[in-house]
Amino acid sequence: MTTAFLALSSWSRAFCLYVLLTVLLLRLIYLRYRNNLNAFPGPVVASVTDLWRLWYSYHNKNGIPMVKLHEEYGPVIRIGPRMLSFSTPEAVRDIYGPGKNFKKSEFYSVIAPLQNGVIKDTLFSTRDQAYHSGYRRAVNSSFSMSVILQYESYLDETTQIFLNKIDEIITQTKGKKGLIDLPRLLQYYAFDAVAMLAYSKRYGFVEKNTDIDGIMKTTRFILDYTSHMGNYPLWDKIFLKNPLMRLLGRLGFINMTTPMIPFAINSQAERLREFKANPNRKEKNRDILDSYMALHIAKPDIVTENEVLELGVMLGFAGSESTGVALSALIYYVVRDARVYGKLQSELNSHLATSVTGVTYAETQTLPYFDACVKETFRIHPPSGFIMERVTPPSGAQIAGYTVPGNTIVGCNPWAVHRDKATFGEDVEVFRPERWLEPSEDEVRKIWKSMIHFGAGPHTCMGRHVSVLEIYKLGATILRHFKITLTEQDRVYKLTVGQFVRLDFSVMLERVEGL
Ligand code: HEM
Repeated sequence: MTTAFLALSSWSRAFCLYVLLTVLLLRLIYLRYRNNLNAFPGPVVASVTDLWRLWYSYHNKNGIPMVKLHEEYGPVIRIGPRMLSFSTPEAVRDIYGPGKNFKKSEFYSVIAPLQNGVIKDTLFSTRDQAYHSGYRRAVNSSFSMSVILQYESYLDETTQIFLNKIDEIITQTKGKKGLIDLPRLLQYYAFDAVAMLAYSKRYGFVEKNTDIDGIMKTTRFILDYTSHMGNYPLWDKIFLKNPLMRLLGRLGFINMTTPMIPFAINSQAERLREFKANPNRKEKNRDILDSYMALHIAKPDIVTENEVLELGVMLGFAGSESTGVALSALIYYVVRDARVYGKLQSELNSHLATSVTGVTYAETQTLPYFDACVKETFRIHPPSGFIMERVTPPSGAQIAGYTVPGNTIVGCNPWAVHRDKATFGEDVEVFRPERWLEPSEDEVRKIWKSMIHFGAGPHTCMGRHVSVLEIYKLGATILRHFKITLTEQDRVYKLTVGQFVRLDFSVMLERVEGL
C-alpha cells in the first residue's frame, strides 16, 4: 500500500492526503457536535475519542476517581463522544431510579469472563435485561440478610483463624507488636469468608498467609484490566476476545480461565454427588451453594449448571476485593484520626463483652458510633471506583434537569456523588462520622439514600448483606482486640484505582490487655 502510494505523482499524493484529512476533520466535527452533546462541558479531546477516557483511567490510577474533573467542569461532564458523567443524587435517581431500567453499556461486556475460549456472561456482566431479571429474581433470596445470618458461625470460624494468624505474626516478631500488611491480610480474609458462606469451605488464604494458586493476583489483574479496558471495549474485542484467541482457548492452547474455577467446579461436583446420593437429606441450606443447587433442581432452565458454577466466579470477582477494600478503609480512616479512634475505642470497650472470640452481628447493632464510622467509610471511600454506565433509551431522557439525547452513555461514579457538597456538606473531604449522628433521623435517612456504594436500581449489589455482615463483625473485632498504629509515612494516601480503589498501608498491631 505504501509502495503504491509512493508510486503516485506528487499531485495525486497531495490530493489523497487532502481527502484523508478532510474526511478525518469531518469525522471529528461530527463526533464533537453530534446530538448537540457539545453543549456539555468537558475536555475537548474526550468529545472526539473514547481513547481519552482510557488515557484518563491509566493516568489517574493512583488518584481519586472523577472528583477533580467534576470540581473543574461541574455536575455533568462530557467524557466521551457519546458519554456523560453526572455527580449529583438527582442524577442517580434519574438514571438508576424506579422505572428507569436503562440498559448497561458495553463496558460490562469487557467484564464477561472467558472460559475455555467461550464468553460466559454473568449476572454482573450481562446486558440482556430479560435474562438478568429472571436470573436475579430466582437467586436473590439466597442473599437476603436473614439467610446470610444463618451462616454467621462460618464467619466466626474464619475470624478466629484471622486472629490466630495475627498473634502468630506478632510472636514471630518476638515482641508484643507486629508490623502487618493489613490490607493484604484482609483481602485474604474476604476470599476465605466468602468461600465459607458459599461452599462451607475455605481456600486457606489466611491459614497459609499466602495467595493460594495466585488467585488474588489473577483476580486483581482481571479487575484492573476490565476497569481500564471497559473504557474502550473495542480493544478488548480485538486483542482478547477475538476469534483466534477464543479458538486457541477452546483447543486448550491458552488458558484464560481464572484459577478460582477449579475450586468452584470441585465444590459443585462434590455437592451434586451428595444431592444425587441423598435427595431428601435433612441438612438443607448449609450454605449458598445448597440454595443454588435446590434452585437448579427446581428451575433448571433459569439456574443452569453454568449459573451454579458462576457462583464461585461471582464471589471471587464481586465479593472479595470489594469487601477487603472496605475493611481496610474502615481501619485506615478510623486509626488515622486520633479523635475518632479514641471515641470509638471508648464505645467498643464499654459496649462489648471482654470475650476472646469475635464480635457478633447483633452486638455490632448496639454501637451507634461504630455504625457511623462504617457509613462514613462507605461515603469517603466507596470501594467501587468505576462509573456505572447505562445507555439512555432511544427517545432520550431528562437527567438532573438536563435533556439527554437517546443512545447516550450516562452514569455516576460513587466517589463523585459521595462528595456532593449540597448533600453531604462543605467538609466532604473530612472523615467525620458525626455527620451520621448529628442531624435528625429523617435527614440522615435522606442523605443515606444518596449513597451509591452498593450501586442503585435493578443492579444494586446482590451481595451487600454478605459484605455488611463481614465488615461489621470483623471491623469491630479488630478494633476491639488490637491497639493499631499507622506509621507516619502510611498516613499519606496510597491509592490504586482498578474496579475497586485499593489502599496500601501497614500497621503495628498490639493485643489489648485481657483479650
Ligand atoms: C463492600 C463490598 C461490595 C461493594 C462495595 C459492592 C459494590 C457493588 C456495586 C457498586 C454494584 C453495582 C454495579 C453496577 O451497577 O455496575 C454491585 C453489583 C453486584 N455485586 Fe457487589 N459489592 C460488594 C460486595 C459484593 C459481594 C460480597 C457479592 C457476592 C456475594 C457481590 C455481588 C454482586 C453482584 C452479583 C452484582 C451484580 C448485581 C446485578 O447486576 O444484578 N458484591 N456491587
